[in-house]
Amino acid sequence: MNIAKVIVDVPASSINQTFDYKIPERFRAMLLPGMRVIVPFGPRKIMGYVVKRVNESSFDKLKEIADVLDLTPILTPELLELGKWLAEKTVSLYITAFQAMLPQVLKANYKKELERLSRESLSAELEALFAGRDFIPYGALENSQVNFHQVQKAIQNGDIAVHYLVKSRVTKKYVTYLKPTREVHLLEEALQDMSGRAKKQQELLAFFINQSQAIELNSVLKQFKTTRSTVNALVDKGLLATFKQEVYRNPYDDHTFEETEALELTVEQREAIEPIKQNIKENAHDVFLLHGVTGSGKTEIYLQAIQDVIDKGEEAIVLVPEISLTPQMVKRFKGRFGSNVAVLHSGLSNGEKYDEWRRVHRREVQVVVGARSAVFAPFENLGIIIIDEEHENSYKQEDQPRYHARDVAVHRGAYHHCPVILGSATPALESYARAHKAVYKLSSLTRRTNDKAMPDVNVVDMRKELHAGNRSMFSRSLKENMEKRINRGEQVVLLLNRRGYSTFIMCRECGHVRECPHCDIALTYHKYSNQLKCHYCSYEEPMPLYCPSCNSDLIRFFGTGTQRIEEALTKLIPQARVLRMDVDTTRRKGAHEKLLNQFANKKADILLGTQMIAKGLDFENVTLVGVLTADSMLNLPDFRASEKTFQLLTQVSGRAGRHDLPGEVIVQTYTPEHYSIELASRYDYWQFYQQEMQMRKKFQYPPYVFLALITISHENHVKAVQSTQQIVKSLWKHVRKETVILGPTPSPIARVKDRYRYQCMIKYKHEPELRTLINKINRQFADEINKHDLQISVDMQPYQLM
Ligand SMILES: Nc1ncnc2c1ncn2[C@@H]1O[C@H](COP(=O)(O)OP(=O)(O)OP(=O)(O)O)[C@@H](O)[C@H]1O
Ligand SMILES: [Zn+2]
Ligand SMILES: [Zn+2]
Repeated sequence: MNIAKVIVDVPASSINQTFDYKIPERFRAMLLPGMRVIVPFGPRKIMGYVVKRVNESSFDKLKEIADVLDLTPILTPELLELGKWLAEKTVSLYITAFQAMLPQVLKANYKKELERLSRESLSAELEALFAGRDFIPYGALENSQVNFHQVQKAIQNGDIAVHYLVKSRVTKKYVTYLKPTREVHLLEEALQDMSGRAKKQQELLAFFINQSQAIELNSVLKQFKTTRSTVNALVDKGLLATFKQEVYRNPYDDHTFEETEALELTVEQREAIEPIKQNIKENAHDVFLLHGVTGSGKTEIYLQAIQDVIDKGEEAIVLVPEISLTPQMVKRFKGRFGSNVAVLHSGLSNGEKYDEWRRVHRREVQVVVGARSAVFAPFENLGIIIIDEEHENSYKQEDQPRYHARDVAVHRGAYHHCPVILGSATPALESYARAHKAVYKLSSLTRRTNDKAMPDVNVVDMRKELHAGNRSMFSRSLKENMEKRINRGEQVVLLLNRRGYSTFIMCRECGHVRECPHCDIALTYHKYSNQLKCHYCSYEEPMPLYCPSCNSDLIRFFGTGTQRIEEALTKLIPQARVLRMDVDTTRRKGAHEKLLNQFANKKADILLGTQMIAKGLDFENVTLVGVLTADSMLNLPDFRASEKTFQLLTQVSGRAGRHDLPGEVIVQTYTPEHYSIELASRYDYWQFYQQEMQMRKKFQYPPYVFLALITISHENHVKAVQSTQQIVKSLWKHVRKETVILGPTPSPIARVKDRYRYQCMIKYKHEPELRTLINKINRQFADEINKHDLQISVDMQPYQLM
């Protein structure tokens, strides 16, 4: 077994296979599948993952593994299999699938450098570049005046060489400790011998005479108000020693979590949890859809099911949407399970994420709570996987590998013979349809645990407001209601239902809209910097004073961003204290939490925000929720627009009146008759489900069919169209009669970063060979992709259609 099969870190479809390497003597005893290695590949060295050890290879001259980066495998045998499955299922590369399962810092870091080999003098430019050094970073060359031809020649002559270095980015955090190194009587002797002037040294030494344990250096320095030089003096005398010890970065260090205990379950909760407990007891795998209205106690069910799993000595994964990974949410799990919980989400630094991941890897915790990628937590005895708010789009990764966490969870649940729970007040249509067909087991929670009624929803027709002469974005009833609540000392949540958070610029004279020069999308206006920005490529320009098209000075911003609403709001109700929460105000680490704390401490009357305020918040003083434009999502070119609107309205309504004070919801819309608005206002999920299913059937969308979206992009417009046409043609040749292929059509955003984008959509019921076919097409275009920068991206079961 002295040959390793390795998946190498080269993201190209022509290299999407294992390569054989000889295992040198020194690694033979320790090398296991799932470890990272460094291997020679062409002229350089790169990282790779060992997936298997074998005896024989069909190639003779094998190269040797150069180094091994891990002492224990970082991918378990299950995850190695899962990665393979994931890559095939999503039509991605094996290497990208593996990397998606691991924390960022375990990916390799590549560096290029130049080495001077010859002692003889080089050209003047090269001498200046090396400036007496033997090694210089490659970047120095790129930033210099030296031309590459000269460098090439020097390389050919053997005067200099280029090296490719692989570095593991892993950074462990170490803390320095201080401890005595002599027996007490020797320390005492030394103390007596010390000169009277070394006051601080004496104090320190006296301290360690009384206590022989190691102490963190920083705390010693603080306690004795002294500096490192005092310590060094004692270290030099051989009395004390310093040493380093690895510590975990704990992002929740400064939080204390109040301990909670299991609550007595309501009748509904008991009925819902029973079959789950049964599953856990019997090591059985079912997928449960827990459909419960907001505030019905789904989380308590998760907690009690997890307790069973812990008692059995097994492990639990809980996925929550990134946005609701608030301290409020973390508290519920840490409160119940204490330090037995690791938390993984994108708000952590890379180092923190790595440390939390290692606590899982080393089995130091049994529970992980995290966003999408936590579904890959390297547990080996999984007892349950829970996905809260399972309808959330953020569970779909919009990047290679384009996987849905729900699919991964179900796959892992089957492997581990354990239950998977999907919880939501508004399940995804796909999930509910599966429950309806008894593929999933349905449990319903129809009432809030405190039996509080769901808040009344009043739909306001904004067209009537306009007719009555009210041109503002606040209806009269919303304004009056806000004032009433604020005067009573209650709080208001205002939702701006919009994807973008800023505004676009339009000339009132000629209608010119300022667009990004590299993308077919309007630039958005950022007030604080007075800049126009592109959300797709980060292009930026200053806000023009005159219209670039007609020179008029009537160029203004349009649309209703949160910033503008905030301004209008402060004019409308001057006494109101407004907190704005959007991408802009929450960018900085911890900002999200700070804003929520301010609101919880009643430092503001109104919390105004985008989608991110709709989820999971629970403030007892909130009695009014206002939705400014309920229909703004309905016009997007997305077959899920109605579903998303229904989900959002239901979620945000659930924020009001969760405690003693009764709540109310005001929904402003221009299309009050739309079924998703009307049915959300009555909390009628079942009606909505039926009606929406009819639409999906009529227009042939999921869950009636599967979708695959292929997007082709190139800098040359004609090339993009032609390639798409070719792809569509070869697809037609091989798919079944019932399968539909739409396209080529320009993507809804037809140009991004100067690349033209075309797409085709495949709608199919049964196409077992589709993935193979797409892979074949990919290979046919390999040359165009490698040499002519054609990009083909495949999204199986897309959620983002733009
Ligand atoms: N059996 C119970 N007895 C008393 N209180 C309960 C019980 N179960 C849950 N609760 C409380 O009811 C409130 C709502 O429960 P929880 O947050 O779990 O609901 P949820 O369905 O997860 O809500 P949402 O979907 O809005 O997040 C919480 O304050 C919780 O502590
Ligand atoms: Zn752009
Ligand atoms: Zn103009």
